[in-house]
Amino acid sequence: MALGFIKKIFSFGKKEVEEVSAEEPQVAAEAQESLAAPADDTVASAPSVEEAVEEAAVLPAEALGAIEVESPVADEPATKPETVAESEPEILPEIAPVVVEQVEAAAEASGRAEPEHIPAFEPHAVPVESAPVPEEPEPEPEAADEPSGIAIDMIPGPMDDADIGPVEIPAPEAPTADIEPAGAVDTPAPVAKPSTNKVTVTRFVEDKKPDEPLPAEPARRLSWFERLRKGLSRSSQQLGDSIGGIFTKRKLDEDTLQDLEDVLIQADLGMETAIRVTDALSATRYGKDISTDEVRTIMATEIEKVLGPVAKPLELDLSHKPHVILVVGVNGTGKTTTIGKLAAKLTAGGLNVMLAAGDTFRAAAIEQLHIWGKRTGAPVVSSKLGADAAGLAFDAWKQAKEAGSDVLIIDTAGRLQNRAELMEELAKIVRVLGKHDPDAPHTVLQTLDATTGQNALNQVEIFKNIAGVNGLVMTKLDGTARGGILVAISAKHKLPVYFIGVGEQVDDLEPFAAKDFAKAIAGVA
Ligand SMILES: Nc1nc2c(ncn2[C@@H]2O[C@H](COP(=O)(O)OP(=O)(O)OP(=O)(O)O)[C@@H](O)[C@H]2O)c(=O)[nH]1
Repeated sequence: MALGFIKKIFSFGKKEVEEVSAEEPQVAAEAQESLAAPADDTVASAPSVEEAVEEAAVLPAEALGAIEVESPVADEPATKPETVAESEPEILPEIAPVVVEQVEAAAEASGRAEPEHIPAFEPHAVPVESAPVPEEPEPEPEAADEPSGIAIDMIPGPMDDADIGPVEIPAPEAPTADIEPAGAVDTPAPVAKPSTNKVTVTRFVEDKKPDEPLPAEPARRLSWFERLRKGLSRSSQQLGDSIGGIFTKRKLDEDTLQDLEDVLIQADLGMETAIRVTDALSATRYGKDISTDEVRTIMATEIEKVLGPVAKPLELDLSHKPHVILVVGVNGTGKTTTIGKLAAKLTAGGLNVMLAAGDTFRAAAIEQLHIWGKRTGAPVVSSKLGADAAGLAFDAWKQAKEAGSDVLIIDTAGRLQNRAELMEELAKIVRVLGKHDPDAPHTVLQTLDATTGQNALNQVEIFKNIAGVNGLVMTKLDGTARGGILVAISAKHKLPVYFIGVGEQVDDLEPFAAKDFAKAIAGVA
């Protein structure tokens, strides 16, 4: 049963951002600088793991402060002024109900009539206290040892349609700003929850139906396929041109097969899939004339065989409260944007979602997550710039538990896979979460930028080993000529691919469909 519900926007007060003292940002700035190191940085040039862990461990003690709860914020512009006067939570008398696009879609999918109006309700202040984070048994000091300054931005409901657009990420800034908590917690409009502990997340959150295929949505599906084809047109066009060049007036022989194999490898599909395709061709058509259309069709069939086993819906086990999703990946691969899109799906499906701004290196990243929280109605737990990410994750779990959240999604700072000290920080986040719940994080999602090409193979290898990645999201498939890399990654790593990102908008996250993708990349109608 698809679930979709209406959320409302309430305006309460302003979030305040204040200047940070001179010493703290300097440490954070160093950390930030290390993150911004060029891609060709080697491990040898980086500080040792021990040094880095020591350094990281100092951060939270300096950076964390008293824990407070941020008041709900009024409709703010996407780019917020540095300082906004704090005010008592302001209660607007009544705001017309706002229906977000995907909520409409969810309601439509579930056959629900669209409610005409949802009555406003009044916000109330709920102080939230931070939890002290226990020490880790290892010699490395945990940020959790220190009291931490956590702000929770409780967002009452989705913004209206006019506010939904690409997130503008402010230019990197000196770490002088701090997210200042304020005062009240607003409870989002109540929404019905899934009735079982297992749900699948596709376009919507649904009760898991083990033996049934996901409900078909013919009209929407067609437009989705067209969009996918458009997004992958550069990849398929390049491939099609090359194939056309090989098979014009030539019979299928050893040379043509070798040429085709080279073309498929150049298109990032990977050796394994290239051999699959040429084997399939030679098995049935060797020595015969063959058209490019036939080659494309066989190619699509073979690619689908590779992708089929990894195209799985994201499953959330709601017997874990919260089900923790940790989102990891290299800088700029789309972690925060994917979190926003995913949170929109989950909240529209009636789940209580909390977000944690674990990218404590960039003020802009924290701000970006707050914007997504506001759009989706998900409260955001954040801390001071430069705070220890593991400590924040630990506290966020506790906040989510206390709030009864179904799902906690934790953002992390982007990091290159060859930066050993940063990868160790990621491992620490995983370990710390395990203290609350041995199975947490339950889902470790890695975002991959489709424009990256071959390097993505190596990224998956290392993140999988260090952070236990158990699912992938490939972003930026709109407009890249390198979409074939997803096939190579699937063949090599065999990790589930839950979603693909085809744009910056909130609904540009689509469940991964093997057949559609295979046809789109092979250029088959
Ligand atoms: N075209 C397109 N752009 C995307 C997609 N997903 C994310 N982006 C854009 O990619 C840029 C980086 O996205 P972020 O979500 O900030 O990436 P991140 O991994 O959180 O970045 P760091 O925190 O710096 O590591 C932003 O401009 C996004 O709007 C997508 O599917 N398609």
